[in-house]
Amino acid sequence: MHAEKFFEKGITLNTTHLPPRVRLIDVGPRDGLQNEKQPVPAAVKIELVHRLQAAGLREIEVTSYVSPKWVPQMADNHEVMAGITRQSGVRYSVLTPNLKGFEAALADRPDEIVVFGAASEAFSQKNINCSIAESIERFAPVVEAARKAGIAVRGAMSCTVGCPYEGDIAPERVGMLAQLMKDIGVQRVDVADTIGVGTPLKVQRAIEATLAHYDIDHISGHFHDTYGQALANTLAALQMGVWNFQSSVAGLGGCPYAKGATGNVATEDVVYLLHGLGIDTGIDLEALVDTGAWISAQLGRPSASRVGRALLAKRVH
Ligand SMILES: CC(C)(COP(=O)([O-])OP(=O)([O-])OC[C@H]1O[C@@H](n2cnc3c(N)ncnc32)[C@H](O)[C@@H]1OP(=O)([O-])[O-])[C@@H](O)C(=O)NCCC(=O)NCCSC(=O)C[C@@](C)(O)CC(=O)[O-]
Repeated sequence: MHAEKFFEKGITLNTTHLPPRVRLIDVGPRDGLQNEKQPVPAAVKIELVHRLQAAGLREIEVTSYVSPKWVPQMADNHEVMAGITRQSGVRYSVLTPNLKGFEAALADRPDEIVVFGAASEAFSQKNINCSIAESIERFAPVVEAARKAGIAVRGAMSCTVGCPYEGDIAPERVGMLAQLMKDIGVQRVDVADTIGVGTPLKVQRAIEATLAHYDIDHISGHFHDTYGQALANTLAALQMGVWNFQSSVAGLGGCPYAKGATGNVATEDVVYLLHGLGIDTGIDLEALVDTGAWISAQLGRPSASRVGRALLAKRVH
């Protein structure tokens, strides 16, 4: 059918709930680099944060306070946090799985801490070495201490559509986890497709289950791009009114406990999609593309961002 005919019939993109602006949390320095086999110097991580904030990112997930035996790449958490020149209006978040991690993080004054659970029992065991119920018991005092210290609390919910060990995850399990997070005082949650197997309807069902416990302003989408579905899933979430998303410059990343899963959706690709929809991000796409090219060069491989690669190629011609 000819394009005009679609419009005549009123068949257009459903823009009813599209938000006017979107806030992106770049998780590149943490999620992006945590799985990197080669050591990445703290100075590179610090410069990555500086470049991201200069490109207009207003939320950056910087590092995690986890066991260095489990995730050696994040062992330099103190050095990285201490090395950042903070810009006003930027929120710096860090992962803290337990009180030990929170106490270590406290000295570095993060704006937000992230407790991270899973909608899958098997993933919870592999990732944080405890059941879902035990994880909530560990998170509760962390959340309480953070809120007492005036630090915001986010909860990452892994495997909300699929798990590398259990397969499909029912939306009810996502709803149960969201309820547990809410009960202990977590202020906002991420609906994460950890292994990038989700498709738009599945992702919408996971978000819908979360909406029973959190309003739309307190839900973010976190989509890995293993099966190339992350942008479609982002659009599906936008159509529900979700306006907070996590992404990773140059599509960096992967979780050490989700073998074969690729990185997060590239921030450059999400920004291009959003700007194309007329949605404001406050991000300078060209500066972001430079940042993606820079970190990819540091890691010695091409950027996983298709928009990044396309815009760089265009500059050459
Ligand atoms: C959670 C733990 C710490 C539990 O680890 P554990 O072994 O169950 O804890 P434990 O209390 O029995 O302690 C064992 C050892 O770990 C130490 N320890 C204990 N806690 C800490 C801490 N906070 N910081 C530093 N060290 C710690 C503790 O001191 C002790 O040291 P040892 O006496 O053997 O020398 C461990 O399983 C761990 O570090 N796991 C790594 C989890 C991780 O970082 N995963 C990747 C991030 S999640 C993710 O990427 C998904 C997400 C968020 O992006 C969303 C998505 O896409 O799905």
